[in-house]
Amino acid sequence: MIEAIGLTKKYGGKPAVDNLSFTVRPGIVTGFLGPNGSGKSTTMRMILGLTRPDSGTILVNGVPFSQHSNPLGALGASIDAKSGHPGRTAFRHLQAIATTIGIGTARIRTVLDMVGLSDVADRRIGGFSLGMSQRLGVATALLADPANVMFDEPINGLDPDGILWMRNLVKKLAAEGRGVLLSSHLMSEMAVTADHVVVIGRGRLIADEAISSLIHRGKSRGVLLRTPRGDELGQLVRSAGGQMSSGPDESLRVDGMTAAELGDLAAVHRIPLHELIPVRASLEEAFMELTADSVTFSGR
Ligand SMILES: Nc1ncnc2c1ncn2[C@@H]1O[C@H](COP(=O)(O)OP(=O)(O)OP(=O)(O)O)[C@@H](O)[C@H]1O
Repeated sequence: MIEAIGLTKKYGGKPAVDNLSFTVRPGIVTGFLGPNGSGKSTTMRMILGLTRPDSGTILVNGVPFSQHSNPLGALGASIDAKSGHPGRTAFRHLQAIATTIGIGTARIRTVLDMVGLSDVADRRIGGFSLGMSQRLGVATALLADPANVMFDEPINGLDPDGILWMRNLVKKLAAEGRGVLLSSHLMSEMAVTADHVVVIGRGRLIADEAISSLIHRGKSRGVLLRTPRGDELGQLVRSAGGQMSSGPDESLRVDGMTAAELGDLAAVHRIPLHELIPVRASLEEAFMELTADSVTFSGR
């Protein structure tokens, strides 16, 4: 479990992270979403103790990260895919970290295998693609078999196979009971990977909820229907306070009434309905609506 409580960090007087609180629970994948520059990396760096918050607290399994006797066993993170000495091989890179925490060669081989880098273990990491570097970052994070993991934009640079692999890996890590925090600026990716999302904009919390409930925040796009008696139903809809217009593909669209109200209205007047579909904004649209006020193109 990772708990961020009232985190604030200012740069040049401007808040990059502003009184932010959220919890990463064990056993589920938590997506950390926000437009570019919303404060995700700063928050992750504060969780790891790399950036000092101006105020607020971070607890990893109930204890500040720096106070863990085995910090890498409490939280494994990959927040900068291209870190590491370029002249070192993947194996030596992992070994340099492993020896400082008393981890042996067998575990290095295991994590290389988990991320699909066994065949390139003896190559220098300076020549790695971004996708290979992402995999190495994940291997590094998993070295000490941590209770929690945190990855910053882990699918950046991955090809479609790599994206699928990463998705399955993080779900497996959560299913094993770990807390998993993944940052992304793509709601579409989180929709298929995360169980829960924390959405921030301009450093502030905008939403902290299950993916399934976020979809219901999307604005209604009306109800689409098909009926052979459209004119008659249109009049009834208008008398009931709704509006009917043409929908896509020769369907009819009704706004101002729910699908249930429409179905009941049609039933009372014995008007057959061949289709009745409530349409909501997609998750991507819900995210855009949520963060619309937080997107800046010219800095703050
Ligand atoms: N070291 C720093 N010095 C000054 N300003 C900084 C520093 N680090 C971050 N910022 C500013 O803080 C804000 C949040 O940046 P941050 O990198 O945390 O956002 P982000 O959500 O991770 O964005 P991205 O998705 O683009 O990486 C931005 O306005 C950024 O310019």
